Order: sequence, then structure tokens, then C-alpha cells
Amino acid sequence: MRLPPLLDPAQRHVLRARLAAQLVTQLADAPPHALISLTLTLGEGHCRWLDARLDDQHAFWWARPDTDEWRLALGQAMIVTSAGPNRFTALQAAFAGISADWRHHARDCGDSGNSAARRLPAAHLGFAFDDEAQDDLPNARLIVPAVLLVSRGGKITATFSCPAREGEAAVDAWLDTLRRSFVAIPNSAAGTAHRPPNLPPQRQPAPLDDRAFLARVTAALAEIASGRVRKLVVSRRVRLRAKQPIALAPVLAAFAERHPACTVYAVTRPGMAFIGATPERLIALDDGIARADALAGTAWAAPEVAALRTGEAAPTESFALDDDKNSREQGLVVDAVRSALAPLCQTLEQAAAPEVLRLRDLQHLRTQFAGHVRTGVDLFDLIAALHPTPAVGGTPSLAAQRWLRAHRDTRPAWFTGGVGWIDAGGNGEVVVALRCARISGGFADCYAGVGIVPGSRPEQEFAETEIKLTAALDALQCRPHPALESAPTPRTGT
Ligand SMILES: C=C(O[C@H]1C=CC=C(C(=O)O)[C@@H]1O)C(=O)O
Repeated sequence: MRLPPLLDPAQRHVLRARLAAQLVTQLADAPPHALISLTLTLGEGHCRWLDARLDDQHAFWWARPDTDEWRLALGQAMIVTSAGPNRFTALQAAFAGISADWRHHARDCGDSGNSAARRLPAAHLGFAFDDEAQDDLPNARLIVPAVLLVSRGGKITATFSCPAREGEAAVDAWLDTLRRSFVAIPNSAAGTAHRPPNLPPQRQPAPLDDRAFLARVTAALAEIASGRVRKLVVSRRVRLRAKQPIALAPVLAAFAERHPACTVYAVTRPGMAFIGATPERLIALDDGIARADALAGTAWAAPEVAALRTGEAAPTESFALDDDKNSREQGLVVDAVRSALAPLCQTLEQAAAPEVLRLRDLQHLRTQFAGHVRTGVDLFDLIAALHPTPAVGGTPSLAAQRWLRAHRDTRPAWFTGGVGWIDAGGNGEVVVALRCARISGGFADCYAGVGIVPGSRPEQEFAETEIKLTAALDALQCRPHPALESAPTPRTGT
């Protein structure tokens, strides 16, 4: 849809006047260290924010298409980064400091009455799988954006934030951020429909990487047989190359259209973007109720994929979802999530049996947990207790992480880490960064991992990664593997 009128360059003077008036009022009694946020209602409608220039600036884009929630965070009012074993505690302390004097003024949208404004203002956060990882995104990061645009349930808001010491100069900085973000696309443009689509990138064959993955799965099975670990999650990368820089908006639009029940996310900085559509919630906290998923075990309906690339006699179909191997794989995640949450919750409930989560190309087993958290427990405590679950690391967790480091199963950017947001009241949600790609210029690296337990077979696990990679490959319009072109994949589920 069109951008809300207040974001139209022709209306900027109105926006400027409203922001300046509210900021002056807030500054009157604020100490310099206070964080000030102003939320304006921009009207009714649905905005996916894909008109924004995401490709060449620091931004965070997040969508839950099926609940009509679309967020775009631009710029930085406050930023905290961290790494190492205490990284979540460091973010927690920083967030406590920020929220101790976070002043919020919500004009025309009464914090409690308007669902679009209820979870505002907010920070966004993300972290790598491994607390020692060093990559082109900080290991762990929390940002209160300068501008946060939210379209949720038909209501659109904009929240502007700055440290009080910035004073009235913040208004021009906010308007500059908006100008830079929406400058190239006239207000009349209707989202990505007017943008040229990306030309399909080519998949770069990497037979050595493929063999290394198969060898890692075999080594993981040997480690499991030794009794030192019970489960390991092994991952691989597929590289795509395009003739021109890959534009993000069409890829995000495709992710959102094909995976509406997933969380679609993009974390960008100049020259690089990390994007994906994940089905897995790590944790959500809402008014003292924590919700978490134990997601693992995979089945798919494309037997042809199983014989790809390895050229060996391979199983021709996936394990049934209720097969012992899948149940074991998911059961270990259920046990770990329960053990992590139980000490932090007064009550904890879990579904009696796993449900089937049907996605576009595959299916998973999922057990949902819900519990009342104990007094004083916050989102960071919950993240620290849960991450990494055996859905992305292994069991026992520390032994699995040691093995993955030793076997160079590195997880670039925030793959198998987390991305999410937290509002000023401590409510928030973090998803596990899966089904993703790191895009840089004309290159896209797509990632997928698989849980290895007794009974896993290397070729079949390879096939499972191919199926998981389909989400990113499809969104990037990469042509399917030749072996799949002649045999269309039967779709199951939605
Ligand atoms: C690690 C990934 O998926 C996890 C989540 C669901 C099912 C999984 C599995 O069946 O192996 C994985 O544990 C990935 O998609 O890269």
C-alpha cells in the first residue's frame, strides 16, 4: 500500500511540527541520560515497509504475515553489543539501565487501548549461535532504533527515540533517517510490485563442501556412538551468485508470501544483509507468560531429493514424521526446553503430544510450552537458559558445542542464533534464525542444519538440508536442482 500520508515528503513539515512540539514537552524534565520515545499514530492500513531502502543502511525488518504484523526499525538511538559467555547478562544489564528511565509519549493511541501501540517503544536484538563467533554482525546486539515503523492489525504507528541529551536536534535526525530510507521510491509506488525482480542467481557447485558435510555427519554418528553426546546438529552452506547485486525487497516479499506462518526477518547493514523465514520460536514473553517451542524432526514429500548429488544408493524418501528417529530427535529438544524453563517458571504446561507443523515444503514435530515466569525473570534470563536448544546445537549442550567448534561447523552471521525484539515493559519475542541467507552484493549464502541422532543416514540428512534450503532458494528465485526440475515436488500442507 501507499506509505501513510505523514511519511509523504510533502507532509514532512506537519510531521516535523508534531514531533518538535512533543519532544520539547518531554525534554522539559528529562535528565540527559533518559531515553525519550514518541509514538504517533499514522492511520489505518497495512504497510509491509518494503518500499524502504533496506539494502544500504542499518535496518531491522520483521514480519508475521499471518497476524498482519510488519516492523521496520531504522537508525540507532542506543546500541549495546556483547560477546562471550556472559553476553546475555551484559545485554540484560544494559537493557535494565535503558528501561530505568525510558520515557514514552504515545499521542492519540493510548498505550493500552491501541493494539498497534501496545508493544511500543521497543528495542530489537540478535545474537550468533556461538558466543565466541566473530563475524560481520556483532556477536550479540541490542538496538533501540531511532525510528520504528509498525503496521499491525490494520493500524500504523511510528515511534521516534533519542537520548534526552540530543535535545531538539533529534527531530532533524529522525526526518533525515526517513528521507534516506524512502527517498528513492516515490510515495505513489505500491511496494515491490513496481520494482524489477531479481534475475535468478546461479547455484555454485561445491562438491568438496558437500562431501565435507557428509563426512561431518558420519563423524557426528561416531561421536554419538561413543556415548559422549546424544545428538548433534550439523550444518552446511550453498552459495548462489547473481550477475547484479541482489535486491532485498523482492526476496522478503517472496518469503512472506510463501511462508505466512513463519517469522520473516532481515538484519541489514551497508553491504550485507541476513534474512530468512523461520518456523521456530525460541521464546516469547507477554505479561509474565513465557511461550517456547520444541521444534525438531523433519519429513518431506519429495523423494527425488534424497538421491541428489551424492550419487550413491540413497533412501528414496524421508523418515515418516512419527518414525522413532524423528521422535527421538524432537524428544531431546522437549526435554531440554522443559529443563531450561522449569526453574524460571511458577507453572509450566506443555502439550501432551507433539503436533505436526506443516510448512510449504516440509513438516516438523512441535511441542509448545507455556508458563508463568517467576518474579524477576525477564526475557534475557529465558534466552540464556534456552539457547542453544538441541534443535540447533545438540545434547549435552556444552559437549555438542565443543564438538561443533572442533569440526568447524561454523554458523555465519546469526544463523541458528536468534533475532527478536523487546518492548520497554520487557515483553518480547525471539525466534531461532533458520531458513536463511546472507546476502552481499551479488552473492547469497544459504544455510541449513540437521539433527543427527542414532539412525540418521548421511545421504538422507543431505537431502533434508536440500529441502530446508528450498525456502531461501525459492525466495531468491534460484532454479531448483536439475534433478528436481523434471519431477515437481508434491506439496503437502499449506
Ligand atoms: C537446524 C535447522 O532446523 C532445526 C529445526 C527444525 C528441525 C530440525 C531437524 O529436523 O533437524 C532442526 O533441528 C535448520 O533448518 O537449519
